[in-house]
Amino acid sequence: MALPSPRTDDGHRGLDAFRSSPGRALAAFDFDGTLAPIVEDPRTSVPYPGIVPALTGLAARVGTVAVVTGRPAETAVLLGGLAEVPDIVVLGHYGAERWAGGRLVAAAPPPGVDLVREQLPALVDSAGAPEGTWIEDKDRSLAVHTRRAADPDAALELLRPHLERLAEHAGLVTEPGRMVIELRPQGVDKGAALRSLAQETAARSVLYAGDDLGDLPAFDTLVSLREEGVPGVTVCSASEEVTEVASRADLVVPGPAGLAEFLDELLANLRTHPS
Ligand SMILES: O=P(O)(O)OC[C@H]1O[C@H](O[C@H]2O[C@H](CO)[C@@H](O)[C@H](O)[C@H]2O)[C@H](O)[C@@H](O)[C@@H]1O
Repeated sequence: MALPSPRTDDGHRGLDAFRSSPGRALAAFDFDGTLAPIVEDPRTSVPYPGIVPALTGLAARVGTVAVVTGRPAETAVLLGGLAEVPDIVVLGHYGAERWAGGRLVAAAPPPGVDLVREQLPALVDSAGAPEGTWIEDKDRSLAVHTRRAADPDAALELLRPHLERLAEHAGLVTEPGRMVIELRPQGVDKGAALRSLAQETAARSVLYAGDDLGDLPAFDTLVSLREEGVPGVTVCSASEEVTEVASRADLVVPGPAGLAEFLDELLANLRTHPS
């Protein structure tokens, strides 16, 4: 496979800048659906074969390699085996947590999370959630999953207004995703997380890969950075479940397997001696 070509001029420029000067670049990746294939039970997610070696290869050549995820940072590190990747930065909970070098930095969750923890199970029952509906408690947020229900989309639609009301009551926001609605603290998103990491690392180019609606703020940030003179490329790990992300990306690869191939090609095409 040759290195795929972005379908936009801006994406082309972004990928060229990344390849030409990898030592000053930032490569950031979503976890579920991008590095790790979607599975029914989130506790069993693992990166697609070849992804962690590819991240390790990138870490040796690229300024900063990061994961920006809705998961708790330590969960992504454990499930992903990410501690193996030298100097990787993992921003968890949409940027509310930061894991680097084995150390986690996180602010205390707002009190609304406890209220949701207390009220959510009864709310889900009384709303008539079908069998298979499952609550994931992520400590500083809670997510209601319907992937294991007979009709996951119908279950989400049934629950959505109830979850929105509870989130508002608790001073939280809802974050829709692939067969999941999360109730989480406001004030952070992957866009703000990506921007502050790009600033902190003085990135001269940025690559961001994601698959879900929660990744779109990071795509928006990358577009803003381009307008501010920092070239970049957005990559979609495509699925049939979410089509909006592909329509907004410079480059589309077929899921985590496609991303693994892309990263191998990218590594083979990085300029060795930046000019
Ligand atoms: O930001 P991400 O790294 O993409 O995390 C987003 C959510 O991912 C997880 O849920 C998704 O993946 C599960 C495992 O493949 C799948 O079963 C579920 O249907 C997907 O929505 C995770 O469980 C959530 O907490 C994250 O917010």
